[in-house]
Amino acid sequence: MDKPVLLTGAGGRVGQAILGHIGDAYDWRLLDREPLSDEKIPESVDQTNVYVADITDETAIRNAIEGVGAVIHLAGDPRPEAPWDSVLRNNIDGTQNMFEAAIDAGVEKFAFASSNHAVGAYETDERTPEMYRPHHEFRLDGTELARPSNLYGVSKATGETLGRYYHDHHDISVVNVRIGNLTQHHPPKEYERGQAMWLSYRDCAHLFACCIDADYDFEIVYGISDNDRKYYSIDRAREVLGYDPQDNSAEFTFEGEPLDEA
Ligand SMILES: NC(=O)C1=CN([C@@H]2O[C@H](COP(=O)(O)OP(=O)(O)OC[C@H]3O[C@@H](n4cnc5c(N)ncnc54)[C@H](O)[C@@H]3O)[C@@H](O)[C@H]2O)C=CC1
Ligand SMILES: O=C1O[C@H](COP(=O)(O)O)[C@@H](O)[C@H](O)[C@H]1O
Repeated sequence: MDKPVLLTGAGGRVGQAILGHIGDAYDWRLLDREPLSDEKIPESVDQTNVYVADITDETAIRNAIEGVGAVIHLAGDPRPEAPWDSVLRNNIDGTQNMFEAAIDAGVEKFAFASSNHAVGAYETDERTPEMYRPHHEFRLDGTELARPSNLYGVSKATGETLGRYYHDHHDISVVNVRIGNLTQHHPPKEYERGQAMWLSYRDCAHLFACCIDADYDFEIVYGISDNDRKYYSIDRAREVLGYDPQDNSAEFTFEGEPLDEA
């Protein structure tokens, strides 16, 4: 990608995981509604490329997105328990605003931070907890219909559908990344579900780099590390994006200690 890449929600956990690993690899524009402290901004990024703006502010977004080749859209309310008024504003209206601005600016690729909670209701009482365990064969692969866990999941499924709409009608490349559970240094502790959908920081950064660099039309992929426990397939991410994850929650004890040090 020889044009700038706009990263929304740059100051949050996912944004910092990305910048911590590939902060020097692209010509970034960073956007967040909260000011970014110096330690959150890679040295290679000039202050003129940092935008403190809300994604529902059309004018501010249009300034930030002008001349951009790709968008990684993370900004939003990430809480599974978030109330409707917040996900409606931040996750649905905000995402639609980002797509409109992206189309007008001629953006080529748009990666949307979707969530495991868009499909959480597949985790039925009959399937759990067995589906969280190694060697269990149940897999979601991105071709299934959304079955949200909560209203936050509804907002993520809606964001995915907005991507489908803007791809079909405006020819922008869109990838919806259903992110699992991002934690730094070790998988979620003593949490089978979280260990099955663990996404390490370096795999997260690599996956979003693939979203910037690969050629695709419209995709839904799962964003997890190569965990032994898994009920999300990462085959599509490997095939289409070239995703090659390095981490696996099985390399840690259930309590989160690295096995080679346990
Ligand atoms: N952390 C995780 O494990 C997962 C995260 N996701 C998604 O990834 C995205 C990022 O999540 P996190 O980094 O964990 O959240 P976070 O809360 O750490 O970061 C979100 C960032 O977006 C900014 N933001 C929120 N609303 C905004 C708005 N209206 N305008 C501009 N900026 C706004 C916040 O200031 C914050 O810096 C979210 O969309 C979330 O739903 C999805 C699945 C799992
Ligand atoms: O979408 C998200 O999912 C992760 C994992 O969900 P959890 O219910 O197992 O915690 C969550 O931690 C994150 O905040 C959220 O944005």
